[in-house]
Amino acid sequence: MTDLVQVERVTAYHGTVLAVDAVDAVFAPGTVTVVTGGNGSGKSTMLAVVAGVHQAAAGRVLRPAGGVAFVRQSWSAERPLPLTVRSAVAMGRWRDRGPWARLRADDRTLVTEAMTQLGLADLARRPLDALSGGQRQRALVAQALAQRAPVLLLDEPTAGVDETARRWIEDAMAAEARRGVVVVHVTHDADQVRRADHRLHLAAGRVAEPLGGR
Ligand SMILES: Nc1ncnc2c1ncn2[C@@H]1O[C@H](COP(=O)(O)OP(=O)(O)OP(=O)(O)O)[C@@H](O)[C@H]1O
Repeated sequence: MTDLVQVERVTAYHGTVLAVDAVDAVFAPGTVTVVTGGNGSGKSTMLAVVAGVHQAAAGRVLRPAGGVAFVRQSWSAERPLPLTVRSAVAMGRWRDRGPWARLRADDRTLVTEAMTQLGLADLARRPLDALSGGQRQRALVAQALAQRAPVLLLDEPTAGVDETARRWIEDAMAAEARRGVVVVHVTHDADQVRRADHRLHLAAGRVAEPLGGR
């Protein structure tokens, strides 16, 4: 069994549109990798394939045992979600416990820790609908952290969020990597690209050198 995420010659389509074209990549535990590239270059699709929610047409992805936590591109704030922050974060425990199961004391500890890591402890009882976009995004990241998966994938987790949310989310990703998690996130943020341990740049679905070099 591997503790790496290994992406081997992965090709993926949306209908007839080739989105990811024979991509090879390795993501190691304890590191942060940023995925960069222009609009439509295949970043989201590649991440979805690694997460296991989009089927590759060819190639394969090897993942560590224990699952993948995946934060998708943020959902529309208009969709009502009648959940408190705490119950949303607690959904991160469902894979291990099953939906609606009563959480055990150790699950509740993980939920509290994940909220604290994103600075949400004081907002635990707030409905998600009553939060700012940045606070909601922090709750989604906390939900992923509560899963305690060995792999954390995030699709533009700080796009469009305020400075405070960006800091909390960046700190949480760095802390997860220090715990030995494989962290991969899509970003257009130059500072995040600079600080990352590894960079994977895509152009037209293929691994490429970024324009202007590294
Ligand atoms: N649901 C879909 N149906 C059809 N084509 C799609 C769909 N989603 C993505 N595509 C196409 O697949 C290709 C890769 O898209 P993808 O969203 O993975 O790129 P991206 O790099 O994440 O882009 P962005 O930075 O805009 O989010 C693009 O050509 C896009 O138009």
